[in-house]
Amino acid sequence: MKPKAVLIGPPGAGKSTIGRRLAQALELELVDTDAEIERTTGRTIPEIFTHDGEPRFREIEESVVREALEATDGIVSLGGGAILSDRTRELLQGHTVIYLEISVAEGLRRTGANNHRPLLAGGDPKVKYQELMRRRRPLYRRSATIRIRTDGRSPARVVGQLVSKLQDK
Ligand SMILES: Nc1ncnc2c1ncn2[C@@H]1O[C@H](COP(=O)(O)OP(=O)(O)O)[C@@H](O)[C@H]1O
Ligand SMILES: O=C(O)C1=C[C@@H](OP(=O)(O)O)[C@@H](O)[C@H](O)C1
Ligand SMILES: [Mg+2]
Repeated sequence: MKPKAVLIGPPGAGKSTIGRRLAQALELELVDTDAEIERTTGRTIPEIFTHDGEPRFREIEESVVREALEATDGIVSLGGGAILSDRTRELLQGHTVIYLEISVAEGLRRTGANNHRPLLAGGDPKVKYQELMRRRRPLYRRSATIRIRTDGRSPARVVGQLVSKLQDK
């Protein structure tokens, strides 16, 4: 099995939201790897970060992503940092990978209202988000086969555009 598409991009880009709505529109299953990590470990992501640290979270994430890519022909939404793994980037080759692009300002607005993302917690969120993008932007770009801007576009509009891009595939 192979997913119809895999969604990547930074926190707040809409991977979970667009993933759910795109899967509905195409009548496919959604696998959100963050939800899958929480389901299989029985713990929340902040708990894993706090008690075991980021490196352990990344190990769990790597194996959950590997399994998700094998186990579904639906839509897979990754966590924002999944592409930091060399092995995950290798596994993504040959897949339809959609990079949901977002500006720093809009990414901060969309993630600002909650503290569910341990990587953005503590310190100045803007500096953290900029730093994160500096490191990751080249990795998102390299892994993507489709890119779509999401600033100022409603989820419905983003999904509409993705449905038509995927039809050409
Ligand atoms: N295109 C969009 N326009 C406006 N708000 C959005 C859009 N996509 C997502 N959001 C909102 O941004 C927040 C983060 O979205 P989420 O799907 O959790 O992002 P991600 O999984 O990429 O971190 C949510 O509150 C969601 O409703
Ligand atoms: O960017 C990151 O490193 C992370 C993003 C989160 O997912 P979202 O991108 O869906 O917020 C989640 O996987 C974890 O908190 C780490
Ligand atoms: Mg998400």
